[in-house]
Amino acid sequence: MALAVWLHNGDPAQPSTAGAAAALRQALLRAAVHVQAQPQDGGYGIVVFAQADAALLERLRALAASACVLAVGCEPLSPATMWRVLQAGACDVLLWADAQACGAQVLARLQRWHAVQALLASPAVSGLLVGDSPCWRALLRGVVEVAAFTTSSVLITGETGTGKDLIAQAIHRLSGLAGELTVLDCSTLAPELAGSEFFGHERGAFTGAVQARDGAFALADGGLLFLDEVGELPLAMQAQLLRVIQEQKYKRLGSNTWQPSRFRLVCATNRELEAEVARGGFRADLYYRIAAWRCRTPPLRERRSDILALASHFLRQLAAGRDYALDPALRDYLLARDYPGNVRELRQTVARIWHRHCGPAPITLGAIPPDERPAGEPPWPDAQFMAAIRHALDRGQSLGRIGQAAADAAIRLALEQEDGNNQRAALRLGVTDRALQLRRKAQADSAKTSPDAPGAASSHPG
Ligand SMILES: Nc1ncnc2c1ncn2[C@@H]1O[C@H](COP(=O)(O)OP(=O)(O)OP(=O)(O)O)[C@@H](O)[C@H]1O
Repeated sequence: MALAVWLHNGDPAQPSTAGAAAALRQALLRAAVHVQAQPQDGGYGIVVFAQADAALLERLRALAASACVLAVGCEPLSPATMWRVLQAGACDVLLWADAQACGAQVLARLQRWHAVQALLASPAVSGLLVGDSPCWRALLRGVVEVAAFTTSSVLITGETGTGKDLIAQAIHRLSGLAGELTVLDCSTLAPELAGSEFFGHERGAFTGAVQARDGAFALADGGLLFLDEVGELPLAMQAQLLRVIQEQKYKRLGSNTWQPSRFRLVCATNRELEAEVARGGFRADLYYRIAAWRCRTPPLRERRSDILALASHFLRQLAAGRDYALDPALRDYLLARDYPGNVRELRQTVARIWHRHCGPAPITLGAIPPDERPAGEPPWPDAQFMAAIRHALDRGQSLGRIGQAAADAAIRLALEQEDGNNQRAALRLGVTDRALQLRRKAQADSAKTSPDAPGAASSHPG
């Protein structure tokens, strides 16, 4: 996969940006990077600029919604300006020094992003973790980068059923470790056996220790130790774990011999661990060791646009690889439903529907178990509406543009449904015939003067 990037001069009138953009273009071409004429969805962009004014920030926001953008400032930038550029969605911001140094920095970043992108598309990640919503993509990009390019410990926080366990598996796959993934669920450790679960024991170390046994530290040597529900770890055990992490060695219960163990540590919890630290329930020194890098798996309600892809993924798993279509009404049901148990609950919902379905035709609403069918009309605004608004906000759209686009869409749909009849469409929309005519004329005029204006493409011809 050849590396391609779009290069944009944000201040064409400024000689400094013109010079920097030209030098950067040369440096990229020398490194066999293809410089594109247009930004590509999911691609990379470089914006060279002198002034981070409102127009540039708006441009960055629009680009960053679908691409990784590197901002390169050609004049000295204040920290406040750098923050604004990052808040507008730039993945990184650099200061132009000279062509050679800056070219090398830009190239290094592009190569890293490209490598991360390739890993995201690899079966190790895409075959395991489904989702393309902006928040899920941002999470995965961070996970892949830290997993593949560092040996850092990782703390994964998030509600139940949001994929923490799967993220740990992905980190193991990407770490390049020869050793296994060893999982220990700290919420199921019986206090009297917890030491043995971690350290292992010698024969006769305690009553019932009829055989010597390896613990998690031995099993994880050379691999990855995943401590699930780490927030449940008793304080005494926390102190012992800290020591092993610091010294990279441990003793089996009943033994005097130190055993080395080198493992990568990944922990997960659905507790607010920082609050636990503040309240004294979790050791601060351990927290900082296990949380060298942190990430949060978003609840499904924050990534509703992934629901159908996840549902299809689970259906394919249940149907042993066969693809089954979902009837539109069933898709709407899945999109509008709440999932307090997050992706796990979606998976179970799909499984219950699948179990009731038979035959090759698309799966319909009738496959929903009777006790799960909603009573009465669903409330409005519903989750789908909220998801569309959230998506518009994520893309940096203002209240005015969102309202305008929603009104334009309602008019277009009402007209479509009433076969273009203005009077009937007006009745549906709760406005007068004349008001709708005026509105459509205003839409058509605005489309003529501004081809990029919101709704231009959607305005219905008179
Ligand atoms: N992005 C995803 N793609 C595919 N499957 C997913 C995804 N996220 C979660 N799942 C599925 O949802 C279920 C729950 O995921 P997982 O066990 O990783 O959640 P968790 O956050 O660790 O939950 P808990 O805190 O309860 O242990 C699993 O069946 C998992 O395969």
